[in-house]
Amino acid sequence: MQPILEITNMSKRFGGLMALNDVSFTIEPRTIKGLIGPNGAGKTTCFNCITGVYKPTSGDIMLSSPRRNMEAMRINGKKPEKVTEFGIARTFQNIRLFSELTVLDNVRIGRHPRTKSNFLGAVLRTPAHKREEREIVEASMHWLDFVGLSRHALERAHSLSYGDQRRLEIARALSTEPSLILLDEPAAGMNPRETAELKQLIFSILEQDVTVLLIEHDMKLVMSICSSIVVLDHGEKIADGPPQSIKDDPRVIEAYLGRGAADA
Ligand SMILES: Nc1ncnc2c1ncn2[C@@H]1O[C@H](COP(=O)(O)OP(=O)(O)OP(=O)(O)O)[C@@H](O)[C@H]1O
Repeated sequence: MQPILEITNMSKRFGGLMALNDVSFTIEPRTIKGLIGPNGAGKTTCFNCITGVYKPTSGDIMLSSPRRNMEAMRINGKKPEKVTEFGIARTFQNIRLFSELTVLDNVRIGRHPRTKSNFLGAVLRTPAHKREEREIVEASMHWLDFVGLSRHALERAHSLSYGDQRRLEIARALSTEPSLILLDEPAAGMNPRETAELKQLIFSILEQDVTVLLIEHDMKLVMSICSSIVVLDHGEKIADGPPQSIKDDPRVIEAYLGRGAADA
């Protein structure tokens, strides 16, 4: 099967530091791929290169979006807005919400890349603009409902619990209608109940035909939901494969998991 994302020999240098060094991996459509490794391994840099925040120093990132009949297109070096338009969305390690805005408005903002009406339409409040506004609210409510937050739609984002703020970030990312969503430590700071709910939510994202790339330190979660996991250490890929082979891989145990991991 053609991968939805293919990263080939990607490197990212910051001055004298190789944050990513010749990293290659693929993500199969409609799967959950894990991206793990110790602190500073290059995971977030990898997300930043995929989403256009950073331009890789070398290498290629090819996206085969179902929206474009799986025709492969090179996305390295494209602006983040373009990458969103092409169908990649993300959440952040540190929650990035407009805390004073309502929960609904936080998602409405996320829909922006999918809107068509222009500034003039907004000023003149044309019928087309009003119709689009209505559609944006409906779609935003749909995604809030999807993550279980519709009853909080009119509350301010900062009033949500930590776990709910993370779900709101996911709703906002989904509202851009991605084919691939990148989740950066979604379980960080969550209690076991919230993590169990998150797991169900990630499975329901998959059911929407959205492929998932997941950075996560909660190994129980990663090992139980990913079909394949890529492991980075000091910017280099040290393993890539199904959870069991990752658990048993001596390099991964040495660099990251520790000796107790094989029994986890
Ligand atoms: N903008 C930057 N300028 C300079 N160095 C950077 C920059 N961004 C990341 N780095 C460095 O690149 C390396 C990889 O960082 P990165 O944040 O990608 O790691 P990570 O695997 O996501 O770690 P963590 O699990 O702690 O989030 C680190 O040494 C980091 O200090």
